[in-house]
Amino acid sequence: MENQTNIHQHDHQFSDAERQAVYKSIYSRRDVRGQFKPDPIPDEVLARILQAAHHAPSVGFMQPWNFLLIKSQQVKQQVHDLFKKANHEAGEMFEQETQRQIYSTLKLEGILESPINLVVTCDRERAGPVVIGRTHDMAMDVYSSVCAVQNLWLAARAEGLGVGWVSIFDRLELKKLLQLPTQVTPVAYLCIGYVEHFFVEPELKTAGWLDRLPLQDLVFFDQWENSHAEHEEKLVKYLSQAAY
Ligand SMILES: Cc1cc2c(cc1C)N(C[C@H](O)[C@H](O)[C@H](O)COP(=O)(O)O)c1[nH]c(=O)[nH]c(=O)c1N2
Repeated sequence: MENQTNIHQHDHQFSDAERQAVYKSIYSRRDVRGQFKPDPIPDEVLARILQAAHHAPSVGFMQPWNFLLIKSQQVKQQVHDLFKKANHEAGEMFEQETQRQIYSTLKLEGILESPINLVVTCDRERAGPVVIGRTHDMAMDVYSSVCAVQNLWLAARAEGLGVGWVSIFDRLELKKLLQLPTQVTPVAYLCIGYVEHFFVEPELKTAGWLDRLPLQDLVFFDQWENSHAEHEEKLVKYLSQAAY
């Protein structure tokens, strides 16, 4: 009996308020590129969101992540230079003139304004060559680091901190700048800080780039593109309702 109380969670059920809080964090989380305030992030708050990241699921419990904190304005400036170069290249890649025009107006990073930049990495060799669950798909370790990013992002939202993911870099140049070893992949470059406000909608939606897709079009039953399974009408109806 003593043992059982130690291995089982006591609070199996969330209260209504706790459940609401989880969904609030999910639905109000935003990718933040601007509106960062320079206010420092207290160490205990930073530690809490890093703990949240570290408690993410990982393939074979591999925990392939590291968290590289960047506060040096000099390093941020060098990273920003890499972004500028890649962003210029990116702008040329869109075929339509209207897309290129919109792209040039988008702010896609807050590297210099946010007090903390954080690189979440994946050490592809953390647990040796054979990892439970990664035996047949080597990408699973990278997915695990992405889970850590999402945990951190949601925890940060609950702390009132904005997070913006920047991926417009030449990966090898970023690795070289940050002196990452060969087996370590940069998974996410995150800009973190307190913000003036959070937007209600994704900025790319507001800018007219893309809309949120209807969830009911994305859910299939038993086989690809089968959207109309028998007896699933009720679920499909719920899927088409607004989330919040
Ligand atoms: C893997 C990955 C990579 C990037 C992003 C996200 C993810 C998951 N996003 C943020 C992205 O644009 C944003 O999540 C969507 O537009 C939806 O908006 P919300 O996150 O809901 O606000 C992002 N945003 C940005 O301004 N510059 C970037 O380079 C990237 N890169």
